[in-house]
Amino acid sequence: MRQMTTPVVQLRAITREFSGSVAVDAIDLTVERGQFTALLGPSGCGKTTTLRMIAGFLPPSSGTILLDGEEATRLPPERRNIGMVFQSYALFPHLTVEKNVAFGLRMRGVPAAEIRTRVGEVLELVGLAHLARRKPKELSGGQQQRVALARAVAIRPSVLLLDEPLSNLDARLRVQMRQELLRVQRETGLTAILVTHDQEEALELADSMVILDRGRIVQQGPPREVFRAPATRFVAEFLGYENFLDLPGRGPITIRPEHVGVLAPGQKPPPGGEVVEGTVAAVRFRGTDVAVTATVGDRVLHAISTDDTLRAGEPVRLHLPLARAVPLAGDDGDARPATSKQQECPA
Ligand SMILES: Nc1ncnc2c1ncn2[C@@H]1O[C@H](COP(=O)(O)OP(=O)(O)OP(=O)(O)O)[C@@H](O)[C@H]1O
Repeated sequence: MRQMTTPVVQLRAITREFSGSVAVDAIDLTVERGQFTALLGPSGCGKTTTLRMIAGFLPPSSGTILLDGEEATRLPPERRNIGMVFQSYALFPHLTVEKNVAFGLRMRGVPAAEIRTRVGEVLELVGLAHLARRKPKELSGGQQQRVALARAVAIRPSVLLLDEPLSNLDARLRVQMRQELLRVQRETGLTAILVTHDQEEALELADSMVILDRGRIVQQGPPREVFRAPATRFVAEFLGYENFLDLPGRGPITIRPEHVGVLAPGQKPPPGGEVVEGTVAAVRFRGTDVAVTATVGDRVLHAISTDDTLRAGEPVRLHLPLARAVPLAGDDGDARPATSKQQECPA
């Protein structure tokens, strides 16, 4: 039987206002031990503000924060057992790698011999043992971020807070470092909360993805679940869905371009779907396939096809398989679509 443990982080109706405007609006969030949670959303949706409140850098305007089951709403950062990694690395430039990593342990009064062992272990963990005597400026961006990660992990925090940690790295390194981050989190069994605006990063790393819009959680769940069934148009657009339409008897739906079929002239459509007729507006060659934009009445639909004989201005028939249509709830500012974790209070 699975053992019940206390969640590492619990936010209850956490709100933060800045001179009258609400940055974080009554968020409820539970993060279980060992879980990798990603807070995802567009710029200004309240991700960093939420993380700073968990870290204790910013007091909430109202609401409660529990860490390891204990009330921590007003606890100063140094009394929270939290490790942080920032986009800017925030290393001490005058200290060597090993001294940077040892810093938090010294502050906590860990004995010198144990510091040496633990610094050695975490540098090994992030693959930097051979660079222990270097200064940060003698390291690449990726290496500096590993030092920052080692420093945060060394204190054995209850929760590791990661604020856009990979954003400063170039695209290729960012993808490599994602795997590195995941490996370190899995090997240490640490609970992690990642703030990102990069949906791919969240999909790849998170056990639980929390999507924020204007300070509220609009959807939460395992990445596969959220990606396959975005609850609202906002979430769908954020995750790259492009086709939004009303189907007779079904209401608003979305469907991914790769699921829209482009029918060849005279081709009988597969069963179970709607066929719409329109005009090709644009065709973008992408190597193995083409991205087709078509106008259908006053709508624009997007499809992916392997037929690269399609040309702008030609008529086209598109097949929308109903099995792939994702029903959407409205984006009404006050409507809170059901999430897998959120509980509605009885009226
Ligand atoms: N110290 C502050 N004073 C006033 N307003 C603030 C402050 N910090 C954040 N805000 C506002 O609160 C809102 C949420 O900001 P926050 O930084 O949490 O968003 P974010 O989702 O992390 O955005 P980004 O991805 O751009 O970092 C924004 O409208 C921002 O302007």
